[in-house]
Amino acid sequence: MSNAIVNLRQVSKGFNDGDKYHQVLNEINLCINRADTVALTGPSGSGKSTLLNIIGGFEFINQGELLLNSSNTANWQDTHWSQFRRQHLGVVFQQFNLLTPLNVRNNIAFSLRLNQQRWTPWCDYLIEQLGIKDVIDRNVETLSGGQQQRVAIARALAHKPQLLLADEPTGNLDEKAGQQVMALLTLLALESQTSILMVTHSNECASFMQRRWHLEQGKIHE
Ligand SMILES: Nc1ncnc2c1ncn2[C@@H]1O[C@H](COP(=O)(O)OP(=O)(O)OP(=O)(O)O)[C@@H](O)[C@H]1O
Repeated sequence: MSNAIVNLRQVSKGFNDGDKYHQVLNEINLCINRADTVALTGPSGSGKSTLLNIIGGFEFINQGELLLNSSNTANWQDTHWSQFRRQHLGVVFQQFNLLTPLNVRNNIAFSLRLNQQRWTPWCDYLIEQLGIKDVIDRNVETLSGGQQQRVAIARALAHKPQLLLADEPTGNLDEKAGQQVMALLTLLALESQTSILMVTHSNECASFMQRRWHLEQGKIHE
């Protein structure tokens, strides 16, 4: 059986821009295996977020095949996508999308409950490692940007997903804090054998990943 979690075969994607069609991804082939960590770089507008959105099922491809855990997603209904996201996917996007009326613990617990999972010692370990234990009972709205980012990472990894999609996960942190969070993120992902696909503009952040893909003019170069 294939070890691939994500497999794109000849995938193309574009958008209608007025009366013109704007091709963003052009017959892309790629594969992410278990515990692979990949930095995705490329100029602004090259399609990095679009690629993440496709893999998370937030955007659909125009052409080609997207396989997740060797299953072709072409015929997946919404429920199948929701199930995949809840069980196997963690996301950290630039906007943390935390639930603002809730405290740190409940943000993580709510996300676990969606997947019928409970709080485990792994969650306590994440909180401890990410340095947010002292703020666990505070409303996330009252936290700094850096603390909120750490909560978003804890929430994304709490159910030990197969795959973490991260879009500039340290974009709101200064360089030192960003590197510290990257070191933690990669360590925690390794411990849970989670694969990472991370969009970044920073060479320092990219250097934490095992592989680097550069997206430009619709094509990926490794
Ligand atoms: N829903 C959409 N409708 C129309 N055009 C879109 C849509 N989403 C993305 N695009 C276009 O597709 C192109 C790629 O956008 P995308 O956000 O994926 O780039 P990016 O590489 O992530 O950029 P950045 O580094 O600036 O975040 C851009 O030209 C963008 O305007």
